[in-house]
Amino acid sequence: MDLTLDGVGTRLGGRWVVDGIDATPPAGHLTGLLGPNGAGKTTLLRLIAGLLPPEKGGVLVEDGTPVHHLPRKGRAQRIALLEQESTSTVPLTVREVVSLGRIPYRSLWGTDPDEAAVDRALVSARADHLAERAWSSLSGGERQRVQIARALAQEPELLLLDEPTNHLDVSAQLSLLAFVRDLGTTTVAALHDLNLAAAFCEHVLVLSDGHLAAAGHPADVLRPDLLREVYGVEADILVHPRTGRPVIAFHEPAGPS
Ligand SMILES: Nc1ncnc2c1ncn2[C@@H]1O[C@H](COP(=O)(O)OP(=O)(O)OP(=O)(O)O)[C@@H](O)[C@H]1O
Repeated sequence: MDLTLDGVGTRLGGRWVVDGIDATPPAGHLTGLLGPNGAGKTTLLRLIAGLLPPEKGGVLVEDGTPVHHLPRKGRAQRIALLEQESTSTVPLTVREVVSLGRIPYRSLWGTDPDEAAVDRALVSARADHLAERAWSSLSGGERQRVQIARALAQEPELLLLDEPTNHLDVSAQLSLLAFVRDLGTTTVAALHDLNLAAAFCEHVLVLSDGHLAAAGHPADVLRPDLLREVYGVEADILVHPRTGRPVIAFHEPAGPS
């Protein structure tokens, strides 16, 4: 799905927490949404999902339709948002949680035109072995995997992920991002791990205090001066010996001599 952020912004608590973002995440690719805590990443994902109306500018899809003008059911079929926190107490099995992703497709009689979608999503997210487990009994990492499966069951054209690697071990982080990168679906993922973003994203957007500080290919954007300016950290940028992607080597600032 083509996606354009056209000067989008909104206030929360009287403050512009997303303030005039212009960006075009490349269609069919993984875009990393970066920035320090409180920079506005979650708020921007909610604006892109059409869950929050913009107070200025807009989020345009395809031929320029504002996302919040899409009919609710169509929006739910085409855009999946995986939010950061998920409640742990619902008395559902994993399969039932993943089936929630199919609600936008159900007919008036509650039948799903593609019953196999849940199984495909469970397999893709490597959560099929958990299918009959109680949701409330899962670990944080297992829960994250199941939430990914729920988003995939929705078969969205635009996938929005808020810190999808949270709670995942390193192997699961790498396989999840490789999987999402190779989906061919326009995906925007808020990420805190800059090295994962550098390794897997085609494009990154760096937010700072609600503004867009930089956008582009990770190799062009993730430079020492940008990291100093936005995150207040010192780093050297190396080149990955196998992939040629940037590797960020953080270091402590020099102390007084
Ligand atoms: N409902 C709200 N009312 C007032 N302020 C809010 C509200 N929700 C978020 N904020 C503020 O908006 C700013 C941006 O929050 P947001 O959650 O979008 O940041 P973030 O970049 O996702 O942060 P993090 O990396 O910590 O998850 C923060 O300063 C936050 O405190």
